[in-house]
Parts: sequence; C-alpha cells; structure tokens
Amino acid sequence: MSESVLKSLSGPVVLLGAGKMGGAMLEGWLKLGLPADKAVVLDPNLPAETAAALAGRGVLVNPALASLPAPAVLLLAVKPQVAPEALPPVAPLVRAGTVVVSIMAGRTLGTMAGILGAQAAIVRAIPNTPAAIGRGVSVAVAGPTVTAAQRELATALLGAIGIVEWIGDEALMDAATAVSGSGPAYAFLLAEVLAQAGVAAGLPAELSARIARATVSGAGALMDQSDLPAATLRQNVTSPGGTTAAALAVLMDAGKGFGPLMVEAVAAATKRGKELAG
Ligand SMILES: NC(=O)c1ccc[n+]([C@@H]2O[C@H](COP(=O)([O-])OP(=O)(O)OC[C@H]3O[C@@H](n4cnc5c(N)ncnc54)[C@H](O)[C@@H]3O)[C@@H](O)[C@H]2O)c1
Ligand code: PRO
Repeated sequence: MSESVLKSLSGPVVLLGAGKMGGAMLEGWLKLGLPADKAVVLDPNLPAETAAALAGRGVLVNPALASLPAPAVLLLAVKPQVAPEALPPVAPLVRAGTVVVSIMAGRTLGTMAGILGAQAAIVRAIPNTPAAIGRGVSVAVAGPTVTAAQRELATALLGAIGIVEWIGDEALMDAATAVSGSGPAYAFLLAEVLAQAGVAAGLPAELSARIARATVSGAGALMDQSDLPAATLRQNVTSPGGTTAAALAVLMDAGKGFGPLMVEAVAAATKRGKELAG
C-alpha cells in the first residue's frame, strides 16, 4: 500500500531541513518509489556536494517557493529551536490538501497551527535514526483537521522507514520521544560503556570495542528475530550462580542499577521535550 500511495501523490513532497533525520526519511521514500521529481528539498545549509547529488537524481533543491505547486506533504525536519524563523516562510505552501508532518521534538500541534494556520492538517511524529536502514520507530499523533486519507498518507510516509505507532493523546509524545526517539543513543552508549568497562577489566581497547559493539548489535538482532520477551532472552544468558548473575546483581540493583537510572534519564528527556514545546 505504501508504494502505491507514494507513487500517486497529488503534489510534491517538500522536505524542510535535510539533515540526519530528514535526509534518512527522504532516502527511504525514494527507495520505496517516490518519484525524484516529486521530491523538493528546502535547506539553505545543505553541503554543495549533497545538493548536487540530490539534483543529479532529479530532486528539486532550494527552488523559489513561489514556483512550487501545492505540496501533498510538507515534512518539517528542522531543529525545534529554529522553527520560529524556518516555519513562517513555508506557511503559504500549506493548502487545503497538504498534510504537514512535523518530526520536531517538543514542538506541539498547537504551536505549529499557530504558525501554519488553524486549518492546516498537521501530524506530529517522532521517528528515530534506525530509519536510515528502514528499521525506524515512529510514534505519531494527528491534529484535529487531519482526514483519514491524510493519516493514511502519513502512515505510508512513516512506514517507509520502519514501524508506525499512532497515539491519540499528544501529551504522551514527549515520553515517547524519550523512549524511542532518543532510545538508539542509549543502545549506542551501552556499546561504548561496555567497551570501556572491558578495558578497565584488562582487555586491549580495540578488542574490547569490537566485541562490545558486536555483542550489542547481535543482542538486538537476536531480540528482533525472537518472539521471546526481553526478560526471557536475558534469563537465557544467566546461569544460576554464574558470571552474568554476578553482573546483573549490580545492574539490577533496585537503588542504583539500570532501572532507576533509566527512569531518571527518560524523565530528563521528557522534561526537555516539554521545554522545547515553545
Ligand atoms: N536525529 C534524531 O535522532 C531525531 C529523531 C527524531 C526527531 N528528530 C528531529 O528531527 C529534526 C532534525 O534533527 P536532525 O538530527 O536531523 O538535525 P540536523 O541538524 O541533522 O538537521 C537539521 C537540518 O535543518 C537545516 N536547517 C536549518 N535551518 C533551516 C531553515 N531555516 N530552513 C530549512 N532547513 C534548515 C539544517 O541545515 C540541517 O540540515 C529535529 O527537530 C529533531 O528534533 C531527530
Ligand atoms: N534526537 C532529538 C533530540 O535529541 C529528538 C529525539 C532524538 O532532541
């Protein structure tokens, strides 16, 4: 379904901000069949070689806004902090049929409607960087004027880069951002600190980095291919009285283990999301 939706859009897909996330999403859409001449990138800071590579594939890069037809989709992928200056110039692009998809952390549907107009059909979504390999997670909430067809289009666009979870309550978005939006960083940090701990235990640094990285990615791949709960996969590693049990006694300490630390980390990210709301 995604492919046919992407191939039969009523107008272009306009991407505001082609950085890490926006760029990854555009790649996913082009791979899934979005015609390159239906893709428009607006980003004044795009490196010249990136702009030339996109233009060479047929993507329209930084055209005059007045020359654009009504977009089917406007993806807002700039940093939340630059929204006050980046959004007003694109507000006139938003027409009756346009669905706006914002992936800005924190920025609320209400704030965006304040800039783009109360009638604008806006979906607020938070993807994550495994989107670059089609393994992203997006959590999305639709504004009050989004039609069923626009929601289907947003599902197709976000589905091109991974799984999509719709929520009905926007108040949950900052917590979702803290779990799945920021979550890949926690997994990468695990690989980093596991490598450092290996060095502290006497391993050569490069060997430790290699085996820590392969262990974290292998565990993720195993979890991906297994139907077992994460807790069962953990228990399968843990021999009674063995080495893992000794480590988990530290990591699962009720007072200073991973659990309370992660609660604190996710709370800090959630709080920051609320601060970015603007
Ligand atoms: N990186 C992530 O893991 C992630 C995950 C979920 C959501 N997001 C959200 O995605 C958005 C982008 O994050 P990112 O990590 O891709 O950042 P980034 O810095 O890589 O990309 C932002 C892009 O916006 C461009 N830009 C700046 N001002 C602009 C303007 N006025 N008009 C057009 N483009 C402009 C920059 O040149 C840059 O290419 C943020 O709002 C962030 O909250 C990021
Ligand atoms: N990256 C963005 C941030 O750190 C949003 C989630 C992941 O703010």
